[in-house]
Amino acid sequence: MPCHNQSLNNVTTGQEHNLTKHVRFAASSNSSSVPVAPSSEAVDDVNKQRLNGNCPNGGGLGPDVLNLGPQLKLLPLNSQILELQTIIRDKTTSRGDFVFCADRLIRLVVEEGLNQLPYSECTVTTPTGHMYEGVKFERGNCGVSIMRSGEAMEQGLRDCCRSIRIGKILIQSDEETQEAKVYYAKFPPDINRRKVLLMYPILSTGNTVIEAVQVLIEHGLQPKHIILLSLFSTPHGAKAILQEFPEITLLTTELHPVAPTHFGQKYFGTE
Ligand SMILES: Nc1nc2c(ncn2[C@@H]2O[C@H](COP(=O)(O)OP(=O)(O)OP(=O)(O)O)[C@@H](O)[C@H]2O)c(=O)[nH]1
Ligand SMILES: O=P(O)(O)OC[C@H]1O[C@H](OP(=O)(O)OP(=O)(O)O)[C@H](O)[C@@H]1O
Ligand SMILES: O=c1cc[nH]c(=O)[nH]1
Repeated sequence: MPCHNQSLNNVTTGQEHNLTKHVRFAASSNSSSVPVAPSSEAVDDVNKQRLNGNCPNGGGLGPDVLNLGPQLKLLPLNSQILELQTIIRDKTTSRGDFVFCADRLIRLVVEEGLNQLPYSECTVTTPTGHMYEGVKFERGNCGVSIMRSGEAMEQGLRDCCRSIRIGKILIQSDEETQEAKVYYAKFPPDINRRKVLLMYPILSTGNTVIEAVQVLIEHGLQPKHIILLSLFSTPHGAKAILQEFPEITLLTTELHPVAPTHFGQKYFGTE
């Protein structure tokens, strides 16, 4: 069962930004509440229920487990997705198989992400002269990838939206101080009037994404126009992001306390 569509409205402010450079502490460090993640057993148990088709809330796991509401959307689990997740996690997986399976999982998330964008009704004429009432997507979307692992998702988006504009943000967190620095950010000039598919495959603490969303907000974007596409998320990371920005849509294939944080290293071959 697919996730429910969500209509996003247009923004009409007219600010323009190109290149920005920021330095700040991770936004989660000033959160008033510390997210409490459910236990590993509780999450595993609900994942098994999802696989067996016993999906609470129409296929959505997260809202029930984390009590975060409908902004957290999980792809309905099936054997194919579970196999891709398993191969990506397996330390014996070759890099070729890893990239192949990661690209397949990315494509599934991208396709579902496009479902979160607004569509309008249209009528077309078929070759037999039949009037067919269908839908067409509304223009005014763009992608933003968080470097570097978010760049792995760009091709999947381009395979669906061939000429879509894609902005980039580079954020690095200091391992000891947790200070998140924005080194580079470049977006389409009218990003504040677009809906943004924000791409980052692994949400661990959520700090990287929280920082990226802050930068987008500084560029005039409303959080409700951000659809975060990820592959794997920890419950803690999802909760941190949605507590900080309750209006963004977070799409992922899995909530698990142990995220495959080797993703970027293995995908790009720098392990
Ligand atoms: N079928 C088809 N779709 C296309 C073609 N070129 C682009 N598109 C699709 O149209 C979408 C929107 O095109 P854009 O021109 O990027 O739309 P926009 O966001 O309103 O305008 P931009 O300011 O150019 O970003 C793209 O994401 C593609 O998926 C084409 O030649 N054929
Ligand atoms: O949610 P966070 O706690 O911020 O973490 C998100 C990701 O960032 C780290 O990767 P890395 O710094 O290697 O980035 P990269 O994979 O994009 O290269 C970490 O291994 C996670 O995969
Ligand atoms: O921007 C978009 C959204 C949906 N489908 C497309 O081809 N492009």
